[in-house]
Amino acid sequence: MMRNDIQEVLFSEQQLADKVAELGARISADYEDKNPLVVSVLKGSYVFMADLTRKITIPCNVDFMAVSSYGAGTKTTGEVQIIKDIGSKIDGRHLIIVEDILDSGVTLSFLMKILKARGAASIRLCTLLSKPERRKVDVPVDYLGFEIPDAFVVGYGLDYAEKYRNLPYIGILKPSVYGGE
Ligand SMILES: O=P(O)(O)OC[C@H]1O[C@H](OP(=O)(O)OP(=O)(O)O)[C@H](O)[C@@H]1O
Ligand code: HPA
Ligand SMILES: [Mg+2]
Repeated sequence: MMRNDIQEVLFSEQQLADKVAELGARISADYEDKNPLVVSVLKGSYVFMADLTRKITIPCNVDFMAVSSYGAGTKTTGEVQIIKDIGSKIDGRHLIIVEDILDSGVTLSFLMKILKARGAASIRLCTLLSKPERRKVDVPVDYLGFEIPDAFVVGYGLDYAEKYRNLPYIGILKPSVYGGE
């Protein structure tokens, strides 16, 4: 059973739903009349994106990018691969980048750099989780769900080796699962 691989539940379904509603309300108030382009960074943010956009009550567009840098490990490889780019023209648009987690910052600093170069009117970042102790590159966050300790977490879209994304809560993975202490 997948639950046996979880050391501790950090955020329950209800806690996640409450936080997502709060973030959606803030974004809706900040972007009235701006028709933002909400960009999900796949795969990790797919669950958060689906819930968050349904709590945004103003007109917006959605698009998707897929990037990967963790492979099957628990530490960044430092190399961000673009698997799929967004299809929309972003020139003059107000972008909101939606991420599941900001860990070392390598993925988001890379993404912000390439998206800024394409002439967006503004870019803000919304991340459900942030692990400040792990940061290698500083990335400013505009909408943050929760700060978490330095532990590898899974569920609500987050994976270890492509597993656990479908858990409805967020939990700390037992280190024994990935050969840790
Ligand atoms: O701040 P960082 O250290 O760069 O880590 C954060 C990134 O790592 C994970 O993606 P991953 O490469 O595992 O791809 P995935 O979303 O498909 O799981 C996560 O979804 C973030 O995009
Ligand atoms: O703690 C994490 N869990 C899953 N994916 C991740 N990508 C960066 N950090 C994490
Ligand atoms: Mg991953």
